[in-house]
Amino acid sequence: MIQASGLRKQYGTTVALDGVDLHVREGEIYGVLGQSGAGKSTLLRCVNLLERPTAGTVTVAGQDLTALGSAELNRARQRIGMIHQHFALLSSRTVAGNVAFPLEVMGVPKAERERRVAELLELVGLDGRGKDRPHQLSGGQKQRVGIARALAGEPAVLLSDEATSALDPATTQSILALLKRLNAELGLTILLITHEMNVVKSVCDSVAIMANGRIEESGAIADLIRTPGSRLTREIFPLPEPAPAGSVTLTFTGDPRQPVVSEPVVSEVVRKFDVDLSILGGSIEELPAGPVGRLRVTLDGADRPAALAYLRDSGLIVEEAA
Ligand SMILES: Nc1ncnc2c1ncn2[C@@H]1O[C@H](COP(=O)(O)OP(=O)(O)OP(=O)(O)O)[C@@H](O)[C@H]1O
Repeated sequence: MIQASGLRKQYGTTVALDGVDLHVREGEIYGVLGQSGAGKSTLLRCVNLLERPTAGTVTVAGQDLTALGSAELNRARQRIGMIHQHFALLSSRTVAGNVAFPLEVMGVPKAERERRVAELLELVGLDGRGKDRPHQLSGGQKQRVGIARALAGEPAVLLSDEATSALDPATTQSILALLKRLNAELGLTILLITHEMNVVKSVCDSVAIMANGRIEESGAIADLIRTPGSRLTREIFPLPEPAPAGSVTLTFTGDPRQPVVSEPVVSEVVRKFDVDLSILGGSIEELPAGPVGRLRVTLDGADRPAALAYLRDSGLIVEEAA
């Protein structure tokens, strides 16, 4: 649905994007995670061509945006919704007036506009709040207005620029739940940028980790978790690095061959083999892909090689520290 190839953006001598390739599939929620200055906002602004990349191409819904003239680009942008960290609402307009704004720009007749606005407000849980002014709303409600406005043009794609960064944790979760519902019910493809791993863990199907204008790692979260040594796994399950010599780090992947994290594979290995097992640390997370866990242990005894082979055969990722 979104394909960016070889994106480069330079501001004077600052290279904000240094050869970025991004592939967002239709119907997925894709997170771009990175610290301040990594280039996330620049990437998002290049995807809808609010910024023109210095080099590279951007295709959205099969249309090469980098090849379009300004009138065609404006039309194409109507199919790309965007929500912002600080909501970007017009304080002089009511809630309904904010949501109606893009419809007015598109020339939608008044009666049709009013019907659409009512539908959109209901969709985001703001039924009956149309006459309020933005200052009468909480941060979460303001973001709901932002989402309703972004959906007015029936976009194929929603871009989210740190949409939950200004919200408290409970409100963040309610907005993320709304985005997840819109993704499921409308088949909306969502590209979101964030500096919060929590956002990625809660809603994303795929992720790109960005640093210094480059993507360091990207892919479906379920696949990255199954990739030994992946940065995502290390960041979701922080354990002291480097791992102590002789220790073993086990990743429970949520693989269908190894259906639940709580399978008694660890107690089995102690029962079946002549080994002593001590737990050094670990945690379990409930991700959209299923429950995933990481456990660091020491495993000593005559049957250690056989026990490690058994754990591998059980579908766990087994990493031995030298
Ligand atoms: N309009 C601009 N003019 C000059 N430099 C810019 C401009 N926009 C971004 N940059 C620079 O490009 C780099 C990437 O910035 P960008 O805002 O994309 O990062 P970010 O990951 O979104 O960070 P943040 O979360 O703090 O916004 C930074 O070094 C920044 O100073």
